[in-house]
Amino acid sequence: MGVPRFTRPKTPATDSPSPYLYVANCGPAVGLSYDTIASVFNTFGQVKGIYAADESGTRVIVSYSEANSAQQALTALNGKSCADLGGRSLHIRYSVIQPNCEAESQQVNEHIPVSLLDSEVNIPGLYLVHDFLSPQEEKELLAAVDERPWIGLSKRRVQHYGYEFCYGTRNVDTKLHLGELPSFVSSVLERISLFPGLNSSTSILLDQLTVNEYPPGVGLSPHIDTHSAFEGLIFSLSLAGPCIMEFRRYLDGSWVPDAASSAYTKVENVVNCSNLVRRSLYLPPRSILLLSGEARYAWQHYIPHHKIDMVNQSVIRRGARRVSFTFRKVLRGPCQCEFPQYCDSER
Ligand SMILES: O=C(O)CCC(=O)C(=O)O
Ligand SMILES: [Fe+2]
Repeated sequence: MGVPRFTRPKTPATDSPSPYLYVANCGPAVGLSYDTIASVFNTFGQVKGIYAADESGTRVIVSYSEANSAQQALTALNGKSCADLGGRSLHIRYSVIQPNCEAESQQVNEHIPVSLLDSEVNIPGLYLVHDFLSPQEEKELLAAVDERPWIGLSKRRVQHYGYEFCYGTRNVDTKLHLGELPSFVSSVLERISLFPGLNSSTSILLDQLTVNEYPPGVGLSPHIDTHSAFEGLIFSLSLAGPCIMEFRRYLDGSWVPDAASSAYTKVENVVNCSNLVRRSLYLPPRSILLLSGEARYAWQHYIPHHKIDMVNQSVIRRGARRVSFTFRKVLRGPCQCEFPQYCDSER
């Protein structure tokens, strides 16, 4: 049986006691392992499980056997600095199981129209440039990474340059510099600095590269690249096979879409749940995607686990593999984004 889908309730903490707690400012992305969290919450009663509340790594669900234990933990820990959790103040509410419609839509298996152009996706800050590389350059980049050692994850292989990306914390260790980005990406970096839409004074100085190799049928789960880990521009170059990338954004209480903005006018047509918007974009080989602003900070991106994608009326096969080069700049200091509700950074 899968883990039930829990959500952050809209009502204040004291309403609707339940055995489930939604705990914010807590999780692997802020250096707290599930074992550490369990050891603290276990002092109030039997903890049945700790789950990620979302993809942020900073919010967890603590599931107790009894509501009474959850109530005691909430009273003792909410809003108070906890020495056993590195002095962090947790923000705790009772959690509720999501209504079916929302849980189903999270399984991201319904078909949504696939856009071919960034302008059709209509997400501020998202740009796609086709034919960013020639087929010869693509071949050379693939040959270069294939000469280097791959790290095997459960379903795909990766390489990290500049700084290692740690999947447990979804962050980088800034003290562990692996060296400059390799010379085989120098011409790509030069071309990125001329990226349309970036004004020439923007200093990019990308210093972290993750290469992902996806076999057919393997995708990537929904996430927002950790705000506290990377700066505001994320470039992803697609090589070898194509894929579709989907984007979704949760609009909670404070994020009612602007009726005057074209960005969210089709909410009701995209999914039945009014707090989730989804978009889909076709990424052909040799294209490059830029996520910036709202696209980088507020929208989750993911690649559905498909072997075949329906792009409008055509069937597109994923190919023997897709290799992506994701270029980012490691963040030093607090995140300055305008999307605090999606931000794990201490300000
Ligand atoms: O494969 C891609 O294009 C995206 C990779 C990605 O989102 C990531 O590494 O965070
Ligand atoms: Fe990402």
